[in-house]
Amino acid sequence: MMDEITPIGLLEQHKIPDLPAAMYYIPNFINEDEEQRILEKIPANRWISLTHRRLQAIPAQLTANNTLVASSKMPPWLTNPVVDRISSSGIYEGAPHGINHCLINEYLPGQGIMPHEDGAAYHPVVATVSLGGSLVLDVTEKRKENDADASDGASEPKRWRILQEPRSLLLTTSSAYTDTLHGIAEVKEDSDLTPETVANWKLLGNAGVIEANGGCNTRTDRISLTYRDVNKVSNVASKLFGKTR
Ligand SMILES: O=C(O)CCC(=O)C(=O)O
Ligand SMILES: [Fe+2]
Repeated sequence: MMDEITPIGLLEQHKIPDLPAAMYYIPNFINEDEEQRILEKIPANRWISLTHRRLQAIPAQLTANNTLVASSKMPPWLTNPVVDRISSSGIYEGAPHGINHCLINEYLPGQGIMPHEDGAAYHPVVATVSLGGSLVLDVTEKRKENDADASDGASEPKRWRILQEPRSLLLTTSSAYTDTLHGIAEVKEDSDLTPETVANWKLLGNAGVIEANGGCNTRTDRISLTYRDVNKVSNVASKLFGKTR
């Protein structure tokens, strides 16, 4: 099992170079037994099917005005060991509640997610744990308002590719959260993966497997857990159910 990533100093060793501040990549954040245990616990009957992937929100989906009204807390299989380990990094210090929400997304080969930002509903720190297969997350600099229809040859937005390996943790914070979009291409294979094209190449747990496959990653079923702190929490439920937060 990996060492605790307690002091932020250690986290600095995992900072992905050349990105807006700041994204961190930690390979083998959980071990294979822990990965398997989480996969087995994901409820089979709570999936919401979308056209290009399926997802579930735990403990609940946000309301239309981005409020978390939850009658229950996050279940232990989602918090132990993941949330405990993330919290010990100090990355959620100063967050209003700490991690109180997890979105589970499943992508089959050829599935993905359109470029988007996670927005103001959440404290600007996302912690993504990957399970199953590897895939590339595309991160793009957001266009400034006056760039949008610039006819004076405004430069192309900057782009980065982040390879997310199974059992890894990706932390997205501050301007990487607010000033970029992220998405996953709907492909069956990520290609042209090299030290030059993959922003977190030096931080990968197993770059050798990509090299051995000629710079390609063949997609297999991948599940991501995206942990966040929802800013607005309704205390209606806490009053009803006698909870304190
Ligand atoms: O699966 C991922 O790595 C990204 C998921 C995502 O962007 C989201 O749930 O907002
Ligand atoms: Fe997202």
